[in-house]
Amino acid sequence: MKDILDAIQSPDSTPADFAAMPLPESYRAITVHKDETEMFAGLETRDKDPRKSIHLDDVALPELGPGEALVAVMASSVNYNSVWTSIFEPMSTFGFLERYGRLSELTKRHDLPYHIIGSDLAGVVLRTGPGVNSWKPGDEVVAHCLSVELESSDGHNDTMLDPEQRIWGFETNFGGLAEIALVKSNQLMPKPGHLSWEEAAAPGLVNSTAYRQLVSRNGAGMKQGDNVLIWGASGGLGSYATQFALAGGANPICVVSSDQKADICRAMGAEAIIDRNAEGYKFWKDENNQDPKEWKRFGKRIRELTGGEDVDIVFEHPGRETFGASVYVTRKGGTIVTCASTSGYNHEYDNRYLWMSLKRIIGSHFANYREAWEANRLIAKGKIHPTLSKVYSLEETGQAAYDVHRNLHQGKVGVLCLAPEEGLGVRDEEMRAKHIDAINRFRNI
Ligand SMILES: C/C=C/C(=O)SCCNC(=O)CCNC(=O)[C@H](O)C(C)(C)COP(=O)(O)OP(=O)(O)OC[C@H]1O[C@@H](n2cnc3c(N)ncnc32)[C@H](O)[C@@H]1OP(=O)(O)O
Ligand SMILES: NC(=O)C1=CN([C@@H]2O[C@H](COP(=O)(O)OP(=O)(O)OC[C@H]3O[C@@H](n4cnc5c(N)ncnc54)[C@H](OP(=O)(O)O)[C@@H]3O)[C@@H](O)[C@H]2O)C=CC1
Repeated sequence: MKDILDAIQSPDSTPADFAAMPLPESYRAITVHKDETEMFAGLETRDKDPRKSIHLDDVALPELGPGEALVAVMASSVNYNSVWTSIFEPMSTFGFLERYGRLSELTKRHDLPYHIIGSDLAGVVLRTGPGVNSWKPGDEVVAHCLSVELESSDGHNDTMLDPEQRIWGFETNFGGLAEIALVKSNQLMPKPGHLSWEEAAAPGLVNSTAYRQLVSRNGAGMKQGDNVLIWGASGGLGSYATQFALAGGANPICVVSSDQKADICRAMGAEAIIDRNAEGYKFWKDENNQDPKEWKRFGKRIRELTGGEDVDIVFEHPGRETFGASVYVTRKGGTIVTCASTSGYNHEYDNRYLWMSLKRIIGSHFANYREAWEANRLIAKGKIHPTLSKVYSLEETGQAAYDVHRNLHQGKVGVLCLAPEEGLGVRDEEMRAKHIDAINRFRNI
């Protein structure tokens, strides 16, 4: 592994050097274990502690198949899907690996008693499999997390519709929180040159998701002037949704839960901010009953901030706790676009406010290759910036996932894999200097 790292850090290394370099038989990786899936049985979601289920193991290097690449991972990031994996909710991810393993001889590799997790990476291609022409050893890359087989016609208009669509490092094995990762070559994209490894690894999953959900015609298709209500506006998804709204000439109404988070949104350029904690919204009277008066109070607050307008789009992901309010406050003919249900997946809303006001609910999930590419291109052009706040070592991944689970973090949390320290991998200092304040906006808050 040291030789690989030396080669990555040497400006003289050539593609041939990487191609000739022997690969290790094993590498260090963040895993959860199949024999521990019941370890949190009976506990409340909040009390399930990722620090107990997340391990750092030596694992065997997987065989490289056609259309695939092995990548030396310099840095990765923590996504909420790794929190779900680590608390075995809503179901154990080993079921996904077993199902994938039944597909073919090659996919059997994924069905193991350990799951190497992680759905982001920035690193360097080490090897490519047969049929890979667009990428070669030595290429500096980031990877998006869409894994598709594309053998069915269903996925050929929009790859997210492939029946064998999976999220890499969540529904497949050999993810990015590791020293080496196995990806399909059509997950690879150029690493933005003005960013360090850990900065480049931070946006991937959430940036692509927010792009499809908010900007793409497959999602809400946001346009100039739209009022966009963004839940968790300084969190993983929300910090990119806020930037897309601002960059696209829309008007984000940012919901956050503290002064500090409100300040972050202001620093991004947002003006309309609601602190849900300070204003004390309680959309549920008890476990089974919502309080429409609270929806109305929330809607009035939005109108105050917009000069009397309702929102064209709600960027939804908290789910059960907020969904009734989200449907209520949406403008006539507006769109609620949802990609998650962090607080519970059985949503309740008053359907009269949907049909009588001709609103639409759109389901959105990750992004197809083109959408992920467009989202990455905006990062590479310095139009959208990473929202990296804190960086952990691979050994500390459990703590990093704990922070995200307990909502103790801001923006994105990074993890150094092979990178020995922060700040390495920058190739375009001039462009970096131009954007340095925006790149550092979330750091160490
Ligand atoms: C990029 C990052 C993203 C995120 O962070 S997202 C957040 C994290 N992700 C999640 O929380 C999602 C986790 N996944 C799940 O909870 C489950 O994954 C799903 C609920 C999405 C699906 O459940 P399942 O049981 O895996 O799938 P089924 O489709 O219900 O398949 C079970 C059997 O039911 C059959 N079936 C499906 N649809 C129908 C139908 N309409 N009529 C009759 N049968 C149906 C199937 O074929 C299959 O059958 P057979 O077991 O024999 O293969
Ligand atoms: N389908 C897909 O493709 C994707 C789905 N996801 C899912 O989206 C969800 C969010 O992910 P991500 O943004 O990365 O997570 P983060 O934890 O980084 O951000 C979520 C933010 O939502 C806010 N929030 C949390 N709970 C509530 C609540 N009960 N009511 C209102 N606001 C709440 C918090 O902000 P504050 O406290 O400031 O209000 C928090 O910062 C997760 O469930 C994840 O699995 C994520 C990416 C892709």
